[in-house]
Amino acid sequence: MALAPSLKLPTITHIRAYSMGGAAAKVHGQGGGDYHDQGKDHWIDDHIATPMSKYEEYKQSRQSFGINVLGTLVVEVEASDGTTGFAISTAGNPGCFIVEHHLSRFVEGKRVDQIKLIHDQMLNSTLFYSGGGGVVINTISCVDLALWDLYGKVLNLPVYKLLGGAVRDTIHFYATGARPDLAQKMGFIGGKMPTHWGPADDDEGIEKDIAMLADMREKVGDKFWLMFDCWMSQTVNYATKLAHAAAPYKLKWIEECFPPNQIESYRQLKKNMPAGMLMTTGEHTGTIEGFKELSDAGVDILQPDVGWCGGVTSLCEIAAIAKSRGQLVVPHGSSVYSHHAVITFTNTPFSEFLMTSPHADSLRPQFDPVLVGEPVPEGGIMTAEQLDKPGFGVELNRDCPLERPFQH
Ligand SMILES: C[C@H](O)[C@H](O)[C@@H](O)[C@@H](O)C(=O)O
Ligand SMILES: [Mg+2]
Repeated sequence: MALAPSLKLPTITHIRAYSMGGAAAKVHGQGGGDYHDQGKDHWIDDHIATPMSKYEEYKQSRQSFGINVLGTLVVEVEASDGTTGFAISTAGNPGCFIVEHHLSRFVEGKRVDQIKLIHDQMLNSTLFYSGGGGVVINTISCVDLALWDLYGKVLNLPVYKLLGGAVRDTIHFYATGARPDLAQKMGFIGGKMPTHWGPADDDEGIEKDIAMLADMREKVGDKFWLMFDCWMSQTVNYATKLAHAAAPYKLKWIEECFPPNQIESYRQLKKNMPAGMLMTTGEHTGTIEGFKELSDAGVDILQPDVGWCGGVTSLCEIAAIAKSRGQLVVPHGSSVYSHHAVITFTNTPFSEFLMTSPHADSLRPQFDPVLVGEPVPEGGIMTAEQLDKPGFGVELNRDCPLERPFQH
């Protein structure tokens, strides 16, 4: 049966890629999709433990080794009826090149509903240089998110309704930042702190991060969740000792102790760590195969970033992997792009809000200033109603210093 004329969907006529910030920009500290690109004296760049911490010169600041080198990628797609959709991620100029000179051929000319076909063609056509992760998958994710935004705007529906609708009326959030005590006052259910020391600091490093945990536990009382985020900085032995030292302070979970492909390290830590403490990771894993391996290793909470794992299309597949094993999927903080997905997942009982205010003391939208209308949790909660706008419910702030470095 042919589609009713009113249901004849438009085709995609144009895809355009813009960048903001990153090493190619003249101005830094732009924030936006590359939310590590912040100004001076920001908690997110204050002596946080990383795999580079073994080098004294790179210990104080992640920007010193280039955490903000990529910058923000903005992908905009335009349909034959004039509707536009867009999304952002962390890929900057390299992402612009990939969109304009490679991925555009799979997008232009397709109907706005052919999202999964485009997704499969983007993944398979870049395999020879993506390695299944990193900036290429970030770029594919951004195109996928822009396509879902366009589809919602053409149908005048929020993305969460395209995905099958909400399974709950609200999303409850924990906050990531330097001040769990302030997050508690704002109504969040927990606070995740970055660790500041690692194996190069040996037991003294463990003592210092445990002192930070003990101080916070004293401030927030017994019930409020406290978590460590270790940003790939540890060894199995160090993580084991840290987890056991943290148990008396009721650490709820220990996050991303190792690089994404060290599956055996996760498997071993799961065996070594205190019973009842959760092991989580995933924000730097870029394929569903990678998430299956982490799930096999016993990761309790998979934490894909929807802008870095293949977009909404992949995030839904990752949620199913977790669900098949009774595991949770709690995406890495990615604002509206994960809110619309998680409110449709039965194995996502809470989500992450990443504090991008410099002292983690106020509710700044995560991707500020690049999204107009980006919602923040009120009292640690977001309602489905706050998401009830077409697409992802946000618009691009065209006052931002966006560049279009390549054109196909
Ligand atoms: C706070 C962490 O070091 C990262 O900056 C953060 O982006 C990520 O790991 C997270 O889980 O929010
Ligand atoms: Mg993390």
